[in-house]
Amino acid sequence: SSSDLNSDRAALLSFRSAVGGRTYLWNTNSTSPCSWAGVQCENNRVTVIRLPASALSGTLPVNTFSNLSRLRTLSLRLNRLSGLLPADLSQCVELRNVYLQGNFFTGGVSSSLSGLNNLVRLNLANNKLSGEIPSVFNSLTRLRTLLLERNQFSGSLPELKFANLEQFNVSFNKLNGFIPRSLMAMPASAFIGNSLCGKPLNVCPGNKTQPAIATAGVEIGNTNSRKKKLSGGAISGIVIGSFAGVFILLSILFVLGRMRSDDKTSSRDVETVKQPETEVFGVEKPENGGGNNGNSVAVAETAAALSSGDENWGENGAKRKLVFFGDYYKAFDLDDLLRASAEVLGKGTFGTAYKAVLEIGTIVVVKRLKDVAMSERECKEKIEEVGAMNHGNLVPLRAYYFSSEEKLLVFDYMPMGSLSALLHGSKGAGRTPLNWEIRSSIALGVARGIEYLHSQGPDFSHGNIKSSNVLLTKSYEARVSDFGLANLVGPPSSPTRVVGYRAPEVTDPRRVSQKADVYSFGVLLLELLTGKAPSHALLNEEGVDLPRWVQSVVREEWPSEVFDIELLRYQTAEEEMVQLLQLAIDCTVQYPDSRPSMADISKQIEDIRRSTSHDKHEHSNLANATE
Ligand SMILES: Nc1ncnc2c1ncn2[C@@H]1O[C@H](COP(=O)(O)OP(=O)(O)OP(=O)(O)O)[C@@H](O)[C@H]1O
Repeated sequence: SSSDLNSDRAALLSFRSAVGGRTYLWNTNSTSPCSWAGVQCENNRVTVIRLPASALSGTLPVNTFSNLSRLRTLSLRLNRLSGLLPADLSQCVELRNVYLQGNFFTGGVSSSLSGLNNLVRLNLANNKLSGEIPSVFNSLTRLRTLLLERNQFSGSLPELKFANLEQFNVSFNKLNGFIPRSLMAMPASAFIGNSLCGKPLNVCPGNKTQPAIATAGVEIGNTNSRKKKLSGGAISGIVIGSFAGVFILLSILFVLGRMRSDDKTSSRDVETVKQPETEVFGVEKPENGGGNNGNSVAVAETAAALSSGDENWGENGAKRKLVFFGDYYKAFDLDDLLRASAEVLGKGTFGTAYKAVLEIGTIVVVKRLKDVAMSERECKEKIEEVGAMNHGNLVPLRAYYFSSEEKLLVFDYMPMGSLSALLHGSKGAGRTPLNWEIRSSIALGVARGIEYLHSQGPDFSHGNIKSSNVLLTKSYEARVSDFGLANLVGPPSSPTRVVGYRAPEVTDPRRVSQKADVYSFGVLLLELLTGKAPSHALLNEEGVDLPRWVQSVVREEWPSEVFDIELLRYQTAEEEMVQLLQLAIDCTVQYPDSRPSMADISKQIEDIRRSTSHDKHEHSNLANATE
């Protein structure tokens, strides 16, 4: 009835006057709030309030939510809201999705949440909420997402029994004690940053599943657990054990230190170095080569093949030389390359990649192609084609070497390594998260690089777009690598590696198309936005790929759940992220013909970046004006 809608409208107006922000856009002359930005109605009742990153601040008003009795989704994430969660939220019994992460809410949660038995997704991460995690959650039987990380919850974790829980995180709170049985299947990352113990974290001292007593008499169980006194024997055992432990640790550090000082190069930029090692690229022959492992012999064999005269003569009898492209002519010669110290960067679809440090100090990457499946003439033509590609977002091919035994490609070395390593490598200490500005400029750079490849003709495509083929310069500019190689070699030895990026219509990985590149680019865009690798074990276990996972979340409700947690701090970029997410979804649609072209995509990304930087400017002006 209209009186219900009027009471919804009155509630929204009191909400607006309490928290301000972008709600100034609401045209309060309009009698129906259903057309207001971020408000949706069904059957003339307000069902959705979605004002993420809308500069809302202050405290949510009391006696407002009780009037919005049909509310199903409340998304106020990434604002500056503070104070207690309103208790009358518990009267919105139809609420299914509550996204309040990234605010400054304080106090406990139980009174606001009790009775919300229809809740499916609850995200309260990154607030200042405190108190115990209440067992009221146990009555929320439909809950599938419960994210409470980065708050100040304390006490022990209650035994939470959810039948449908898919996402759970209480990391970085002040919780202590053991992890209850019902939550043991969750990943360790869901619990870190607390004083919790037990599976999946370290075993609790004493008892694995019961509140336990930690070493040195620190109580880590719930408050009911009793302290135990340690006997004299136990104490001396601990002391002796600790000394032995310290001694062993020091010995290991000493040995590691010695090993390190023997190393001539560092492997810090490298993502998939399975056997970090240094060797002279091409000088030593197998019989007197230093290393006994497979890689060093392989490199020494290459050296032998390259430097022994006979094999260096081609079909036409001319001595084999490095063939250079463009400005790199005569920058160094084959001998320099053979004398360079080299390190295995990784084995890819087309062969092994080495980082080679030349005596003159230049660093290059040498790719040793395997399984080249075509004639010399054809192969050289293809390589020359790759060398002729000239675009700021492609890794330039500088030179190549061709003989019947060896096919080497020499590329510029990209010091920041691959996007894949930066996004997914060694999370945690010491790793700088990629900020949003860098991520969106990488998206644009990659799009421009692929657009350039596609502009060479309808048959030109990359065929293997993925984050390990996006390399970064010192200033984090994106360069696409491995282009033009797909047709050069036989079928990939490990086709599963590209599965997460492969368009559904591609059954033979060698049959590439521009629209399949667009699909792979869409997956890469999703990877930048979600921080999830397309081959992520969790996604695969459920038999769901990244595009389908994102689509299912977005279809169900607004995409708050999909963004990488490391991006939550970039509130002003929210619009840009959502628009890029939409673009990624367009790129990964099932039917190739419905996907946009790479030229369209670059243009769209440019527009999105331009409009949001304009928005940011306006927004900060407005904020200054209203403050
Ligand atoms: N020019 C380069 N600069 C720095 N690192 C590079 C360069 N080229 C390749 N790498 C790194 O070397 C490793 C092996 O690369 P390679 O291209 O051979 O295989 P891949 O990208 O892992 O797989 P695929 O061959 O299927 O694309 C990867 O970690 C890649 O990031």
